[in-house]
Amino acid sequence: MKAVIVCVSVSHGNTRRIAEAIGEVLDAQVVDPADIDPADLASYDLVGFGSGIFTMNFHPRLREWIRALPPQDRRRAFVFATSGMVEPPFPRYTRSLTALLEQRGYDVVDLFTCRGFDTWWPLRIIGGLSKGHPDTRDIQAARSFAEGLRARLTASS
Ligand SMILES: Cc1cc2nc3c(=O)[nH]c(=O)nc-3n(C[C@H](O)[C@H](O)[C@H](O)COP(=O)(O)O)c2cc1C
Repeated sequence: MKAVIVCVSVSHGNTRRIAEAIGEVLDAQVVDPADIDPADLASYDLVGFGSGIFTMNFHPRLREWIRALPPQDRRRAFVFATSGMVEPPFPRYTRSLTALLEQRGYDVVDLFTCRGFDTWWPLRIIGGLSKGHPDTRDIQAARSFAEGLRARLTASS
């Protein structure tokens, strides 16, 4: 299974650390959208899309890049994110990215989220939120997520 991970990680590199952990298990390269030709995605069986969460949504650069992707025919994808707070049950920001990917013809097979150190300006006053995240448990959870994903997709292909 050939996989690639597209990741925008601008704040503290939190999401990049998660992407690298998943990438290690899936044997997938982690790339910024600026560093991959969208046409190349057609050569992968699985594509991961992730970023930090900014004002309750994925990074605008990732969303804009996805909006401009060439339409796919049910190419398998997964979504991942880090955020200062645990994702609220409603509205779920992962749902909005999933919907966007589905519009581009992707079949989103799984999601991974965890906390990431957050220094959005009001939180700086108190030293930030979710300090130390992603921590070793988050990294291990990301690895387990990737192992599960790999096992399921290998069994179904
Ligand atoms: C301007 C700004 C807005 C943010 N908005 C949210 C938010 O709405 N919800 C949340 O849980 N975290 C929010 N965060 C925290 C980031 O999602 C968190 O730090 C994330 O791990 C950053 O990922 P990165 O280091 O890969 O860019 C915000 C951070 C910044 C700087």
